[in-house]
Amino acid sequence: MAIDYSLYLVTGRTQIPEGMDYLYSLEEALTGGVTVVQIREKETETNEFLEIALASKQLCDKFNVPLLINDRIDIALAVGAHGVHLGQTDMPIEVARKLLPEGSIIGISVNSVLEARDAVKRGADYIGVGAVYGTKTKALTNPLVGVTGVGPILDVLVDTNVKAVAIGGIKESNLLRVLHGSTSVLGRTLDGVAVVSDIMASEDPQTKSKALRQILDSYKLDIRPYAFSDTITAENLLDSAVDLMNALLEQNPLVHQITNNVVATQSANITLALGASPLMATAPAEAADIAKIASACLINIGTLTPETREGMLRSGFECNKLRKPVVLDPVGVGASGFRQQTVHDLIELWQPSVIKGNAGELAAMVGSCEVLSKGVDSVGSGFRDPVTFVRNMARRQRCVIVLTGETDYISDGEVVVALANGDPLLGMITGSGCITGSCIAAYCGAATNGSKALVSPTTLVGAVTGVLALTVAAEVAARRKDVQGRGTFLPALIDKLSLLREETVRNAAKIKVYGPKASFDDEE
Ligand SMILES: Cc1ncc(COP(=O)(O)OP(=O)(O)O)c(N)n1
Ligand SMILES: Cc1ncsc1CCOP(=O)(O)O
Repeated sequence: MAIDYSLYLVTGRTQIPEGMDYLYSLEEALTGGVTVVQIREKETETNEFLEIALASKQLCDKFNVPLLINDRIDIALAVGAHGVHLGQTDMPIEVARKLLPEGSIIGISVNSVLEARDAVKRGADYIGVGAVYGTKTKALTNPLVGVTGVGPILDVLVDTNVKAVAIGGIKESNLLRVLHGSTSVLGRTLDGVAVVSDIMASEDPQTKSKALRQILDSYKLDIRPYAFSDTITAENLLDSAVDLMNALLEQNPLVHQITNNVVATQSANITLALGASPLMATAPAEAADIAKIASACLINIGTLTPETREGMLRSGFECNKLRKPVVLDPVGVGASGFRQQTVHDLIELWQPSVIKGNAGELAAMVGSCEVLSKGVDSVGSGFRDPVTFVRNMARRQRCVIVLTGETDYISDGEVVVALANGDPLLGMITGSGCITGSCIAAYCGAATNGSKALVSPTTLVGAVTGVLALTVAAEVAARRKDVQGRGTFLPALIDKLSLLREETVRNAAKIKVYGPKASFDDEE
């Protein structure tokens, strides 16, 4: 039987608001668009469980929605349920399969890639991946999978018929983040999400289910956010970048920046020079208000503190809600456990649109030993194949990745754009990476204005334009006669950026585009 797993309700009678009836709640949830129901009764005597399951079955039949039973094969048999959901320590799948009628659905909980492989081998129909986030509904004994941990588990299901739902702490406010982030490198996505408290504890389960449904349905439109990539060439990318530079001048986007205190002033000046408006604000209390008026947000962890960390968590989350782009600059992420944990927490809570870093920072983020860092700097000559590295990281993180260096590499998970502009002086001033982040945020704000997607397809152009504008301006500034070295370079850079003309960018741009399958070693 083909099941629509998209909105999978797992019941929890104990969570129903006082005075509300369980069957009323269930009917409301079904009316709101729940597509499959699991009866989960952890502390109920068999006779009561049976009664509940029978009444639920009748209701689900009315809506033509399949009913599954948690753990109890006997109850599933007794009420003619469509199948069961089993945990790792419940009855083995093979035994349950023998006891249940042919065609019954058997789902199993998995917490790791190994458990997912085992579930496939044993013939599960679907896996419940979790817990993704913390939850009050169940006392968890395994580590959290996290949004970024779902993708590797989904990889196991490629070329199988096994379906997958995510479970654990999933609610209206994080559903889009879960859907967007839970994608394997090979493109396998979730078939649905399982929800307990967000529906069961709701005063209005119908409206709640409709809201969840609406996010699920709208996400289908967003499933391949980078559809423009196929047609990108160096020439049309340059045209788009120049158009975007002009659009930014017209829009004058407000760019919210939580950045470090080494570069805050120069980042604000660089943002102004581009034609955008900087707003440097760190307090969590103003994150929601600022997200409403800003076009984009930059989160830079250079001088991270527990207080700014809270502002970063809140701001990215508020921007996700409003589909405003968030640029993450994981400055010196490899330098301390605090930075590492914070970057992990940030991207669990919200989806960045762009992650920008040097080779050492991006290597630390993905746990690669290929490139090492010293504080905020990258050590050595970088990745052997930066093209494949950025493309894979973009696929894993489901956003645009910018790898800065002598040549900058930018990918949306499909094409990779190499930009070879810049000047050695750029690497000699402090915070050149940080101001790159400000430029990317400003152009992404202008590029994704009005986007309905969490990561708009135009983010790639925004990131490319940010890097291109700054590196071309750096070339022009370095040639100015009065520039003697790093001290005179920075003001000249600000001047040149504010006067940057379309013709200059067109003449100077050194852009190479690698197609979706090309690696660093491939010649055109
Ligand atoms: C869809 C789905 N996924 C996971 C679970 C958890 O099941 P289990 O590990 O058996 O834990 P309990 O639910 O029995 O506490 C689930 N119920 N549904
Ligand atoms: C049953 C279960 N298994 C893993 S997390 C979980 C509970 C999910 O409940 P909620 O949706 O309320 O977080």
